[in-house]
Amino acid sequence: MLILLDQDGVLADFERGFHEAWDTRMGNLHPALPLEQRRAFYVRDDYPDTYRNEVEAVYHAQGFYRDLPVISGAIEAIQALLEFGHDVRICTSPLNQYRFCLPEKYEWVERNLGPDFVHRMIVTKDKTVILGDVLVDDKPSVTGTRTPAWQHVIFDQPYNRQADGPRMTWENWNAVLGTVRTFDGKH
Ligand SMILES: O=c1ccn([C@@H]2O[C@H](COP(=O)(O)O)[C@@H](O)[C@H]2O)c(=O)[nH]1
Ligand SMILES: [Mg+2]
Repeated sequence: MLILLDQDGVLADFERGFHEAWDTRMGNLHPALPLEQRRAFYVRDDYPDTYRNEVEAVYHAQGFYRDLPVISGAIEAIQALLEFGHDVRICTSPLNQYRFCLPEKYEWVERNLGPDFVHRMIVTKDKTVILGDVLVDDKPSVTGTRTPAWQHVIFDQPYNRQADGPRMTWENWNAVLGTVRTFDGKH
């Protein structure tokens, strides 16, 4: 299968990175929301409007994307997927404020998956134009200008539990991806 893996919230732990950076900068005024209490995909929508600029300043900051921790089990699962013979690509959307986000997404992949994996990066604002059998993404609804070729498998996070459909973690990936149909109709 051609497997598209989203980066933030699937491979890179955006939530943990945000939580730690927020507590360092702003914790004395408004402690970071515990992960299990997050309900909106965008962090800013779970914080009071008065903190919008401060929320955005956290992930616009230099080093934020570069230093995100790895989501546990992701690297080992990618190695296993490659060994099974799957074509694995990272399919990620940069922020409009791309200055640090864009190069640091590449740095993150190089640092955590190795320089060869950089060739596997697809950076796009519209994932629906990208071909694949499956897109593993933590966003509850991935939309764009086309009807996507891929099946969306939701990577489980507290803020996407309202969404229907197959749901994956780095513990159950093997069973969940086994249910996905490929372009030619085979499993
Ligand atoms: O709360 C937030 C704020 C920003 N993002 C960013 O949105 C895109 C989504 O990228 P994917 O690779 O498709 O997950 C990315 O730049 C995030 O860093 C977010 O996910 N959550
Ligand atoms: Mg994501």
